[in-house]
Amino acid sequence: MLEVTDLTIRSSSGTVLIEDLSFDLVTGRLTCLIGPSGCGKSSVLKWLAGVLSGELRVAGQARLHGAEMSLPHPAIAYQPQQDTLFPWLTILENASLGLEIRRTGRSIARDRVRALFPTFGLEGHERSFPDQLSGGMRQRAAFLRTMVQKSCVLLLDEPFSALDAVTRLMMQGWLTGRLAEDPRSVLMVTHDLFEATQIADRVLVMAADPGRIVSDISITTPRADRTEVSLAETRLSLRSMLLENT
Ligand SMILES: Nc1ncnc2c1ncn2[C@@H]1O[C@H](COP(=O)(O)OP(=O)(O)OP(=O)(O)O)[C@@H](O)[C@H]1O
Repeated sequence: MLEVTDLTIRSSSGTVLIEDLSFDLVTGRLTCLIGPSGCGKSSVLKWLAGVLSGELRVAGQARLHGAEMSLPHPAIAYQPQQDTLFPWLTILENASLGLEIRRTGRSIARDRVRALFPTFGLEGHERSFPDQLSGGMRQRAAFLRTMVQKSCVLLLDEPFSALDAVTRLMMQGWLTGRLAEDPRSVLMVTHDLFEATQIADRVLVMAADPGRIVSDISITTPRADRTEVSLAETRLSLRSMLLENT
Protein backbone atom coordinates (compact mmCIF):
# COMPACT_ATOMS: atom_id res chain seq x y z
CA MET A 1 0.00 0.00 0.00
CA LEU A 2 1.14 3.53 -0.80
CA GLU A 3 0.21 6.28 1.65
CA VAL A 4 0.45 10.01 1.06
CA THR A 5 0.24 12.15 4.16
CA ASP A 6 -0.28 15.89 4.51
CA LEU A 7 0.94 16.86 1.06
CA THR A 8 1.12 20.64 0.74
CA ILE A 9 2.56 22.35 -2.34
CA ARG A 10 3.27 26.07 -2.52
CA SER A 11 4.42 28.19 -5.43
CA SER A 12 7.69 30.10 -5.14
CA SER A 13 5.64 33.19 -4.19
CA GLY A 14 3.97 31.28 -1.33
CA THR A 15 0.54 30.62 -2.92
CA VAL A 16 -0.85 27.34 -1.57
CA LEU A 17 -1.62 25.16 -4.60
CA ILE A 18 -2.38 21.95 -2.70
CA GLU A 19 -3.16 21.79 0.99
CA ASP A 20 -2.92 18.86 3.42
CA LEU A 21 -3.75 16.13 0.95
CA SER A 22 -3.79 12.62 2.42
CA PHE A 23 -4.88 9.38 0.76
CA ASP A 24 -3.79 5.79 0.32
CA LEU A 25 -3.61 3.50 -2.67
CA VAL A 26 -4.37 -0.14 -2.00
CA THR A 27 -2.71 -2.89 -4.03
CA GLY A 28 -5.01 -4.24 -6.72
CA ARG A 29 -7.32 -1.24 -6.61
CA LEU A 30 -7.76 1.42 -9.24
CA THR A 31 -8.33 4.90 -7.83
CA CYS A 32 -9.49 7.69 -10.13
CA LEU A 33 -8.63 11.28 -9.27
CA ILE A 34 -11.10 13.81 -10.63
CA GLY A 35 -11.52 17.55 -10.12
CA PRO A 36 -11.73 20.85 -11.96
CA SER A 37 -8.92 21.99 -14.20
CA GLY A 38 -6.10 23.52 -12.18
CA CYS A 39 -7.01 21.91 -8.83
CA GLY A 40 -3.68 20.10 -8.73
CA LYS A 41 -4.29 16.54 -9.97
CA SER A 42 -1.23 16.45 -12.22
CA SER A 43 0.90 18.05 -9.53
CA VAL A 44 0.06 15.21 -7.13
CA LEU A 45 1.18 12.66 -9.71
CA LYS A 46 4.28 14.67 -10.66
CA TRP A 47 5.32 14.87 -7.01
CA LEU A 48 4.90 11.12 -6.53
CA ALA A 49 6.82 10.52 -9.77
CA GLY A 50 9.60 12.83 -8.60
CA VAL A 51 9.27 15.24 -11.53
CA LEU A 52 7.54 18.21 -9.91
CA SER A 53 9.14 21.54 -10.77
CA GLY A 54 11.98 22.31 -8.34
CA GLU A 55 10.71 25.87 -7.86
CA LEU A 56 7.61 24.59 -6.01
CA ARG A 57 7.88 24.13 -2.24
CA VAL A 58 6.64 20.79 -0.99
CA ALA A 59 5.86 19.32 2.43
CA GLY A 60 4.42 15.87 2.96
CA GLN A 61 5.36 12.24 3.05
CA ALA A 62 4.93 9.16 0.90
CA ARG A 63 5.19 5.69 2.43
CA LEU A 64 5.27 2.36 0.67
CA HIS A 65 4.23 -0.60 2.83
CA GLY A 66 4.93 1.58 5.87
CA ALA A 67 8.44 2.69 4.87
CA GLU A 68 9.12 6.29 3.99
CA MET A 69 10.01 6.70 0.32
CA SER A 70 12.37 9.10 -1.33
CA LEU A 71 11.03 10.24 -4.68
CA PRO A 72 11.50 9.32 -7.50
CA HIS A 73 11.22 5.67 -6.53
CA PRO A 74 11.57 2.57 -8.74
CA ALA A 75 8.31 1.15 -7.34
CA ILE A 76 6.45 3.92 -9.16
CA ALA A 77 5.81 4.12 -12.92
CA TYR A 78 4.34 7.30 -14.38
CA GLN A 79 2.54 8.18 -17.58
CA PRO A 80 2.42 11.98 -17.93
CA GLN A 81 -0.39 13.85 -19.64
CA GLN A 82 1.74 14.46 -22.74
CA ASP A 83 3.08 11.32 -24.38
CA THR A 84 6.74 12.43 -23.93
CA LEU A 85 8.04 9.99 -26.54
CA PHE A 86 11.54 10.73 -27.76
CA PRO A 87 11.23 11.83 -31.41
CA TRP A 88 14.57 10.27 -32.39
CA LEU A 89 13.65 6.79 -31.14
CA THR A 90 11.33 4.33 -32.91
CA ILE A 91 8.03 3.37 -31.27
CA LEU A 92 9.50 0.03 -30.21
CA GLU A 93 12.55 1.73 -28.70
CA ASN A 94 10.36 4.29 -26.94
CA ALA A 95 7.97 1.70 -25.54
CA SER A 96 10.75 -0.51 -24.18
CA LEU A 97 12.75 2.38 -22.73
CA GLY A 98 11.18 2.18 -19.25
CA LEU A 99 12.19 -1.47 -18.95
CA GLU A 100 15.68 -0.84 -20.28
CA ILE A 101 16.27 2.02 -17.87
CA ARG A 102 15.35 -0.38 -15.10
CA ARG A 103 17.98 -2.80 -16.31
CA THR A 104 15.98 -5.35 -18.25
CA GLY A 105 18.27 -6.54 -21.05
CA ARG A 106 17.55 -4.78 -24.34
CA SER A 107 16.46 -7.81 -26.35
CA ILE A 108 14.27 -9.18 -23.53
CA ALA A 109 12.68 -5.74 -23.07
CA ARG A 110 12.01 -5.35 -26.77
CA ASP A 111 10.58 -8.87 -27.15
CA ARG A 112 8.27 -8.28 -24.19
CA VAL A 113 7.05 -4.99 -25.59
CA ARG A 114 6.81 -6.22 -29.19
CA ALA A 115 4.50 -9.04 -28.07
CA LEU A 116 2.00 -6.42 -26.88
CA PHE A 117 2.03 -4.31 -30.06
CA PRO A 118 -1.05 -6.06 -31.56
CA THR A 119 -3.07 -5.58 -28.34
CA PHE A 120 -2.20 -1.91 -28.31
CA GLY A 121 -3.04 -1.45 -32.01
CA LEU A 122 0.60 -0.71 -32.85
CA GLU A 123 1.50 -3.77 -34.91
CA GLY A 124 3.47 -2.83 -38.02
CA HIS A 125 4.67 0.42 -36.44
CA GLU A 126 7.62 -0.98 -34.51
CA ARG A 127 10.07 0.99 -36.68
CA SER A 128 7.94 4.12 -37.07
CA PHE A 129 8.95 7.34 -35.35
CA PRO A 130 6.51 9.21 -33.09
CA ASP A 131 5.80 11.97 -35.65
CA GLN A 132 4.62 9.29 -38.10
CA LEU A 133 1.81 8.18 -35.77
CA SER A 134 -1.54 9.65 -34.76
CA GLY A 135 -1.96 11.23 -31.32
CA GLY A 136 -3.98 8.20 -30.19
CA MET A 137 -1.25 5.78 -31.30
CA ARG A 138 1.42 7.81 -29.54
CA GLN A 139 -0.67 7.78 -26.37
CA ARG A 140 -1.06 4.00 -26.60
CA ALA A 141 2.72 3.67 -27.01
CA ALA A 142 3.23 5.79 -23.87
CA PHE A 143 0.65 3.68 -22.02
CA LEU A 144 2.43 0.51 -23.12
CA ARG A 145 5.78 1.94 -21.98
CA THR A 146 4.28 2.51 -18.51
CA MET A 147 2.34 -0.73 -18.21
CA VAL A 148 5.20 -3.08 -19.06
CA GLN A 149 7.22 -1.81 -16.13
CA LYS A 150 7.10 -4.06 -13.11
CA SER A 151 6.47 -1.18 -10.71
CA CYS A 152 3.84 -1.88 -8.06
CA VAL A 153 2.38 1.64 -8.29
CA LEU A 154 1.14 3.13 -11.56
CA LEU A 155 0.38 6.82 -11.97
CA LEU A 156 -1.63 7.50 -15.12
CA ASP A 157 -2.42 11.11 -16.07
CA GLU A 158 -5.38 11.05 -18.48
CA PRO A 159 -3.94 8.00 -20.25
CA PHE A 160 -6.84 7.60 -22.70
CA SER A 161 -7.71 11.22 -23.46
CA ALA A 162 -6.55 11.04 -27.11
CA LEU A 163 -8.27 7.75 -27.92
CA ASP A 164 -11.45 7.23 -29.91
CA ALA A 165 -14.40 5.78 -27.99
CA VAL A 166 -13.94 2.15 -29.05
CA THR A 167 -10.17 2.08 -28.50
CA ARG A 168 -10.67 3.75 -25.15
CA LEU A 169 -13.07 0.97 -24.08
CA MET A 170 -10.58 -1.64 -25.25
CA MET A 171 -7.71 -0.05 -23.33
CA GLN A 172 -9.85 0.36 -20.20
CA GLY A 173 -10.78 -3.33 -20.44
CA TRP A 174 -7.16 -4.30 -20.94
CA LEU A 175 -6.09 -2.25 -17.91
CA THR A 176 -8.70 -3.71 -15.54
CA GLY A 177 -8.03 -7.24 -16.86
CA ARG A 178 -4.30 -6.78 -16.33
CA LEU A 179 -4.84 -5.54 -12.78
CA ALA A 180 -6.95 -8.59 -11.98
CA GLU A 181 -4.07 -10.84 -13.13
CA ASP A 182 -1.24 -8.74 -11.72
CA PRO A 183 -2.53 -6.55 -8.86
CA ARG A 184 -0.90 -3.15 -8.47
CA SER A 185 -1.93 0.20 -7.01
CA VAL A 186 -3.18 2.60 -9.67
CA LEU A 187 -3.87 6.32 -9.41
CA MET A 188 -5.44 7.59 -12.61
CA VAL A 189 -6.46 11.15 -13.45
CA THR A 190 -9.48 11.48 -15.70
CA HIS A 191 -11.99 14.17 -16.65
CA ASP A 192 -14.42 11.53 -17.89
CA LEU A 193 -16.98 10.59 -15.23
CA PHE A 194 -18.22 7.64 -17.27
CA GLU A 195 -14.67 6.28 -17.44
CA ALA A 196 -14.19 6.81 -13.70
CA THR A 197 -17.38 4.97 -12.76
CA GLN A 198 -16.76 2.15 -15.24
CA ILE A 199 -13.27 1.22 -14.12
CA ALA A 200 -12.49 2.68 -10.69
CA ASP A 201 -12.74 0.92 -7.35
CA ARG A 202 -12.64 4.32 -5.76
CA VAL A 203 -12.97 7.94 -6.86
CA LEU A 204 -11.22 10.81 -5.10
CA VAL A 205 -12.80 14.18 -5.86
CA MET A 206 -10.63 17.30 -5.60
CA ALA A 207 -11.62 20.94 -5.30
CA ALA A 208 -9.41 23.92 -6.18
CA ASP A 209 -7.94 26.97 -4.43
CA PRO A 210 -6.30 25.35 -2.67
CA GLY A 211 -6.31 21.83 -4.14
CA ARG A 212 -7.79 19.39 -1.63
CA ILE A 213 -9.79 16.18 -1.51
CA VAL A 214 -13.47 16.84 -0.84
CA SER A 215 -14.90 13.39 -1.35
CA ASP A 216 -13.79 9.76 -1.35
CA ILE A 217 -16.24 7.37 -2.97
CA SER A 218 -15.90 3.59 -3.18
CA ILE A 219 -17.53 1.85 -6.13
CA THR A 220 -18.37 -1.68 -5.09
CA THR A 221 -20.53 -2.77 -8.04
CA PRO A 222 -18.67 -5.59 -9.83
CA ARG A 223 -17.23 -4.29 -13.12
CA ALA A 224 -19.23 -6.81 -15.13
CA ASP A 225 -22.46 -5.30 -13.76
CA ARG A 226 -21.55 -1.68 -14.41
CA THR A 227 -23.73 -0.09 -17.05
CA GLU A 228 -24.90 3.34 -18.11
CA VAL A 229 -27.93 2.81 -15.87
CA SER A 230 -26.49 1.00 -12.84
CA LEU A 231 -24.02 3.77 -12.05
CA ALA A 232 -26.07 6.74 -13.26
CA GLU A 233 -26.72 7.88 -9.70
CA THR A 234 -23.03 7.76 -8.77
CA ARG A 235 -22.17 9.79 -11.88
CA LEU A 236 -24.83 12.36 -11.05
CA SER A 237 -23.51 12.77 -7.54
CA LEU A 238 -19.92 13.10 -8.82
CA ARG A 239 -21.09 15.69 -11.33
CA SER A 240 -22.84 17.71 -8.61
CA MET A 241 -19.68 17.61 -6.48
CA LEU A 242 -17.63 18.89 -9.41
CA LEU A 243 -20.14 21.65 -10.13
CA GLU A 244 -20.17 22.70 -6.46
CA ASN A 245 -16.39 22.83 -6.39
CA THR A 246 -15.65 24.51 -9.72
N1 LIG B 1 5.75 25.12 -11.81
C1 LIG B 1 4.67 25.76 -11.35
N2 LIG B 1 4.77 26.99 -10.79
C2 LIG B 1 3.68 27.64 -10.31
N3 LIG B 1 2.44 27.13 -10.34
C3 LIG B 1 2.28 25.92 -10.89
C4 LIG B 1 3.37 25.17 -11.42
N4 LIG B 1 2.90 23.98 -11.88
C5 LIG B 1 1.56 24.00 -11.66
N5 LIG B 1 1.20 25.15 -11.09
C6 LIG B 1 -0.15 25.56 -10.69
O1 LIG B 1 -0.66 24.54 -9.84
C7 LIG B 1 -2.06 24.40 -10.04
C8 LIG B 1 -2.36 22.97 -10.31
O2 LIG B 1 -1.89 22.59 -11.60
P1 LIG B 1 -2.10 21.11 -12.14
O3 LIG B 1 -1.53 21.03 -13.52
O4 LIG B 1 -1.59 20.16 -11.15
O5 LIG B 1 -3.69 21.03 -12.20
P2 LIG B 1 -4.64 19.90 -12.82
O6 LIG B 1 -5.74 19.70 -11.86
O7 LIG B 1 -3.86 18.71 -13.20
O8 LIG B 1 -5.17 20.63 -14.14
P3 LIG B 1 -5.72 19.99 -15.53
O9 LIG B 1 -6.94 19.19 -15.19
O10 LIG B 1 -6.04 21.21 -16.35
O11 LIG B 1 -4.61 19.17 -16.12
C9 LIG B 1 -2.44 25.34 -11.19
O12 LIG B 1 -2.96 26.51 -10.61
C10 LIG B 1 -1.13 25.61 -11.87
O13 LIG B 1 -1.12 26.88 -12.46
